[in-house]
Amino acid sequence: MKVLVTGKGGQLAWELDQTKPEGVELVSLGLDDLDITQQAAVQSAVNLHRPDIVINAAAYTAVDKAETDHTTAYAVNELGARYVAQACKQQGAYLMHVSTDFVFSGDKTIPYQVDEPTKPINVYGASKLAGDIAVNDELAEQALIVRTAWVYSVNGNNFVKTMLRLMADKPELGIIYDQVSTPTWAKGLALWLWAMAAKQNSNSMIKDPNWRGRTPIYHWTDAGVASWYDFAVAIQELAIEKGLLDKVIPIKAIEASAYPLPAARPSFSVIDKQSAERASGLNSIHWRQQLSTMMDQLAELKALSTKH
Ligand SMILES: NC(=O)C1=CN([C@@H]2O[C@H](COP(=O)(O)OP(=O)(O)OC[C@H]3O[C@@H](n4cnc5c(N)ncnc54)[C@H](OP(=O)(O)O)[C@@H]3O)[C@@H](O)[C@H]2O)C=CC1
Ligand SMILES: Cc1cn([C@H]2C[C@H](O)[C@@H](COP(=O)(O)OP(=O)(O)O[C@H]3O[C@@H](C)C(=O)[C@@H](O)[C@H]3O)O2)c(=O)[nH]c1=O
Repeated sequence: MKVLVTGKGGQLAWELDQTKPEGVELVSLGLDDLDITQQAAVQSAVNLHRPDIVINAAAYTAVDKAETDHTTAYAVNELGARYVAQACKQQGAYLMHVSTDFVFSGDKTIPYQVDEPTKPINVYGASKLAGDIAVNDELAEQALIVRTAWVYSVNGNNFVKTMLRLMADKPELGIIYDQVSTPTWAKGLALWLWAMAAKQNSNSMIKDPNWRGRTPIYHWTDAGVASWYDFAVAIQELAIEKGLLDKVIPIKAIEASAYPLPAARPSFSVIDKQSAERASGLNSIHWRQQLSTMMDQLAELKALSTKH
């Protein structure tokens, strides 16, 4: 099976590379190799590599910047997704497209189901939703969309690394407690994508009749629920335990209104993973356990860098 991944250099693309199963020929292309906003370049890359499956892990993920850089956010997240989908259509490749919990408004208090109405409250979420619609328009059942949330990895920028930096530098932190979702280690999502790719390649993907004629949507995060505050507290506890931090600082639970940012974020965006677990045969692992394993990786990297 030959798989082409866009967005090399990003968190998910890196974990896809790290977890590549045996027998997969992987072509991973970064922004310098393939800018997905360039229609002809996307078409030529797909024609050149002739992948069985394309995983679109490229995205504009700067949530606050998107509020004032609407044009680039839509160019990458909507048009880019459409161009990738069109190239897949022409080549006969299957597309796995990655989307976000931020397509939801956050008005609920129980997990969002895959077919619930969307209502993004920021530009990033709206541009990602526009990309999901484009994928469905172009490819229908020749694609899947997986929504995830609060992604982190040892490679790339994310909340875990921001917290470790701030916890080392600041005397105390105020972290929002009234935004709730599920932190997700990009490695777990990569493994889910590989499991689904194997099913697609062996024609053993479960076809849910509810999605006939449409692109099926799955939700995948780690298990459990947390606020950013809970997440930060866990990061500090585990960092002390693993020698990534040497002092504890006070962490105050604050309301989102006390931490104004350009983009609004959903106050609740836990997503229901049941259909993704059934379809893949994988069970999600609790976010704190995943965080602990990821931080073991960070500790190993730190040990290596201090040795050299
Ligand atoms: N990070 C998160 O918390 C979440 C992410 N997601 C979704 O998961 C997917 C993967 O996200 P993640 O790995 O975290 O994101 P990253 O921001 O880590 O990676 C995205 C990559 O896409 C690249 N990119 C940006 N513009 C283009 C372009 N025009 N053409 C090609 N590549 C481009 C970026 O390059 P550069 O850095 O140079 O701009 C970056 O390397 C995305 O679809 C995202 O929307 C969903 C929920 C949560
Ligand atoms: C640094 C800091 C942040 N925060 C809050 C602000 C914000 O609501 C929250 C997380 O901030 P970030 O900017 O890291 O995360 P954010 O960019 O909002 O993360 C989102 O990214 C996109 C790509 C997604 O798709 C989402 O699922 C989600 O992961 O933490 C504090 O409360 N205190 C602090 O000191």
